[in-house]
Amino acid sequence: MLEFRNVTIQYGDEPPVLEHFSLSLEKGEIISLVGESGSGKSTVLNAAMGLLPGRGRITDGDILLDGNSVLALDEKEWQRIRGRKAAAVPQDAGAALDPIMTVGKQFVEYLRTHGAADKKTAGNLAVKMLKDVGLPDAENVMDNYPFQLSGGMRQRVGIAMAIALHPDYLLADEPTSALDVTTQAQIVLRIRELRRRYEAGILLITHNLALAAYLSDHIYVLKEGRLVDSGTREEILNHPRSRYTEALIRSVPCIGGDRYV
Ligand SMILES: Nc1ncnc2c1ncn2[C@@H]1O[C@H](COP(=O)(O)OP(=O)(O)OP(=O)(O)O)[C@@H](O)[C@H]1O
Repeated sequence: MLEFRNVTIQYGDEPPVLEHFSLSLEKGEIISLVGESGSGKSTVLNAAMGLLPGRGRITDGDILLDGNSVLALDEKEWQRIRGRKAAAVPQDAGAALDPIMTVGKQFVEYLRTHGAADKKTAGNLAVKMLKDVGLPDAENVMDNYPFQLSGGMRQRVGIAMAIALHPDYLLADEPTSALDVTTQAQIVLRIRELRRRYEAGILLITHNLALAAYLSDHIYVLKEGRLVDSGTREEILNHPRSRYTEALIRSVPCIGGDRYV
């Protein structure tokens, strides 16, 4: 289980951006963290991966991965966790790619750093994963530099890398928001398959309540660094505890009279 226990996070001496935040993610479960821009969603993801930027620090509480606190891990220990045990799809996964290295080279390097055996096996796995996220002509994509791909294609490369090693926990920050609807659907299916086939626990970060409701077992609603609601999908949709959640539900578009949650 990935667990946040009463976590407070500050950047430098600024007031906390996340306060007394608790969340748990079991393997085989999909949960969503929903909230507006600046509410602290990415901070949660970065903290869980040991990657708080700048002067970000955890000032209270604990984060546990399968029962062990991650707060005192050193960089070497994080290296062993990232990729296999927990992997992240950053908000702009495409931009995280190295611009001066071909997709194939960096994908293979990533797989080898995180334990995929030889170059050939890593290369084959990379091509398979690129196909799996719906990239046409995956062999050709391997030879491309990131700038030769569209934004949506780069995003899919980032997603393919994050899920390649079947992490126990996948943390995905707005993984589909930059993509067209067809690709979004493909990625959503892939995320569900990761849960089904590999029993992965998935934390989806999104401002899209309709997507959260469609995919998740549990939904957490964050506003200005505080949890204002959490519960099963049905509880959140049918019995929201906060006005903010009610407003989010109302803002989901209706098509033909049916609300898409
Ligand atoms: N590196 C940083 N240094 C200082 N403050 C930061 C840093 N990163 C984020 N913050 C602040 O922390 C707060 C939460 O930001 P965060 O990016 O976690 O929100 P978010 O919900 O993910 O927003 P978005 O949906 O726009 O990505 C914001 O007030 C932001 O200004």
